[in-house]
Amino acid sequence: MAPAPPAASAQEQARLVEESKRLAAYQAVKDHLHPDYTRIGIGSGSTVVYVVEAIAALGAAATSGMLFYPTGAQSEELIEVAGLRLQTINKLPAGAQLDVAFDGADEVDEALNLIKGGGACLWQEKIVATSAKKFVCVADFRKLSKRLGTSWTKGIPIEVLPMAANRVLAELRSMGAPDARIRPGLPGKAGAIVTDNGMWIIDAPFPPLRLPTDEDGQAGGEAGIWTVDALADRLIKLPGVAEIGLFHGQNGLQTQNGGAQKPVAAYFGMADGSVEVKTAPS
Ligand SMILES: O=C(CO)[C@H](O)[C@H](O)COP(=O)(O)O
Repeated sequence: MAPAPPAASAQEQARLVEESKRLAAYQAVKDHLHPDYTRIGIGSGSTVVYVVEAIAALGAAATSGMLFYPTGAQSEELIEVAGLRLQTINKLPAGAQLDVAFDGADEVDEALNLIKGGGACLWQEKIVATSAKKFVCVADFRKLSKRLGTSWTKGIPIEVLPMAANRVLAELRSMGAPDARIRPGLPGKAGAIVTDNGMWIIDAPFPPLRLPTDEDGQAGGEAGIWTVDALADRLIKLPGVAEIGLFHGQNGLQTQNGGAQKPVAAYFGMADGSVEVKTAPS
């Protein structure tokens, strides 16, 4: 039997991850940024940096007619530094939609449900994603899982009103997330992390979430095994919860605004230099 290849060094692994993010972002922009588009949503995180880089690389002639809508302070700065035209989502005319929104994810399941909020920007991210005609996710190979909560074990990020944080924590613990905790701000800030919206984040680790198509899929219960949709529906109704980091919904389920929480496509940069594209099952 041939000896197993040596494991990649930590440095090589980090390089592979960075390169895979870049590949996914450039491919997603190539496939989904039509030259006629005028309103583009820009998400948060380290993968989106490459989305902005890919857009800026098209040149001012291609992008000068486009307005870019951020999902928080980080993405606002990215847009400005790249020399792109910044606009706030609150200025979107009534009834209008973004042409496309690009954003990263912490984990993506096979039905394209997402965990987001690792960077604490989930609330504005959900507003921008659901304001778009199409939402496109960009990620590296580590993010693809059969079930949410498999590789992203830090928990589902939940944005909460600070004065209700302990009450929400108690609810989460009784729902099957005994290790739910308020995200600390350290090393940058003592105490809780504070979001762009003045809220706190609770990270709630639940056992891996099921899909309705699972044979043993069940909507919660004593074992604490939730389907994505059942858990999301319950979490968003807890008093004190502003928004949750589950981007979910039945395929094609639209908000009143016309947009969906789930992406139309997720681009994964792979370790071998390819890009795997997953589209929402119809
Ligand atoms: O949801 C997010 C921030 O709130 C990010 O999109 C998510 O954390 C992925 O980030 P990265 O591209 O750095 O892995």
